[in-house]
Amino acid sequence: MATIPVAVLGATGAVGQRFIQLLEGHPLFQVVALTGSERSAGKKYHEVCRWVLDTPMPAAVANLTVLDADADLPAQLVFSALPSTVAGPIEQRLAAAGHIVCSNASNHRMEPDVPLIIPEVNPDHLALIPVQRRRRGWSGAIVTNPNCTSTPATMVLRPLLDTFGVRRMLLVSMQALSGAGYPGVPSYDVVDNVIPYIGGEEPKLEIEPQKMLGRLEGETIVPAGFTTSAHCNRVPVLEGHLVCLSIELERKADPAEIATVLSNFRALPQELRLPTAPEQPIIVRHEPDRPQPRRDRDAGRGMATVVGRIRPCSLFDIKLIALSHNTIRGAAGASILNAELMHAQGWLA
Ligand SMILES: NC(=O)C1=CN([C@@H]2O[C@H](COP(=O)(O)OP(=O)(O)OC[C@H]3O[C@@H](n4cnc5c(N)ncnc54)[C@H](OP(=O)(O)O)[C@@H]3O)[C@@H](O)[C@H]2O)C=CC1
Ligand SMILES: N[C@@H](CC(=O)OP(=O)(O)O)C(=O)O
Repeated sequence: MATIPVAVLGATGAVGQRFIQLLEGHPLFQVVALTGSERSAGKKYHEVCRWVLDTPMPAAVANLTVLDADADLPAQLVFSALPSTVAGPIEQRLAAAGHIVCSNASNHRMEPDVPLIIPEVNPDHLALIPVQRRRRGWSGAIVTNPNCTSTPATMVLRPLLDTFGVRRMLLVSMQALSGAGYPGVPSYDVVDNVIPYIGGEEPKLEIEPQKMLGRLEGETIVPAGFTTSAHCNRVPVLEGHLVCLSIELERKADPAEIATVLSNFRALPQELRLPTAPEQPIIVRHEPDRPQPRRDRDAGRGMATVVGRIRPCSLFDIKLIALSHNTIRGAAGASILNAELMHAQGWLA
């Protein structure tokens, strides 16, 4: 099968590099264009990219010339890893010009006509695409994936909400350094330390899951009705965001029942066998000290959510730990899986 040409915006950054890595040898998509800031535009990718991943920079992209953010792109499908300071108007311009923009940036996530998608959670919300096109007069579209910390919480909540109902949740995160991009948090601030603040993060965790877990009624998403309180912390780990969740359920359940429901969870990406989908979206570990970022973040090629320490909670009903790879399932892998779903459902035609 011929591959579909794609462009990566913000290709030199932490998430951009993950896109390049995950798209190497991809069965559907082939990288043909890259963009960067003024710093990089006009230069070869290998000259301007400080490659921080453990696999070599793919030869096929090393000699591509980095384009500037305003360039015409030779690909309908565009993956955006742009900073939110600049992503808004660039992504809108591309969607108006007919591109399908699968974006990591937070700018458009909460707009009512923009799908905010985890394919295992709310694939039906792609039905907002024609609504978006009609309202904005666009021939392309913007489809977003969530914040990298919303991701593990929302994955776990999908089967819990469907099986038991959810009333309230307390979330405490321990977020990896790569979440702050490259070069990110100065080593002088974070080595031997925990930083109990990530700008703008807590409100996102309190609203994004409600949108994804909400019901699409006509042209509107009715948010899921539970409430969340979030605390976010930056910890000296390279990759892998850990969240401690305390959850109040509508119907009581014991830890063994919760573990079974989470382990048995399967969804459309598994049914469709999408190339980037993990076979098992939620893996439950039973050891007392798992999941751990270093040991568990690569489960399911970085696309699985690893859950452990499921136990009773004296404030709410249950508590557990969930881990997700922030630059794979929380960013580049998430966008690619969204694009695979859109391809399978005919949106990229
Ligand atoms: N890191 C993570 O875990 C996650 C990140 N995200 C989101 O993904 C996006 C990318 O994040 P991340 O990779 O961490 O960021 P980085 O800071 O590591 O990379 C930013 C990229 O954008 C380019 N860029 C910077 N300024 C401009 C500009 N003015 N015009 C055009 N391009 C520009 C940079 O190019 P150059 O190198 O040429 O300057 C670089 O390629 C952000 O919106 C972030 O919030 C989402 C989920 C998780
Ligand atoms: N803020 C997240 C990463 C991120 O970029 O989030 P968002 O895509 O919501 O801006 C972190 O630091 O780990």
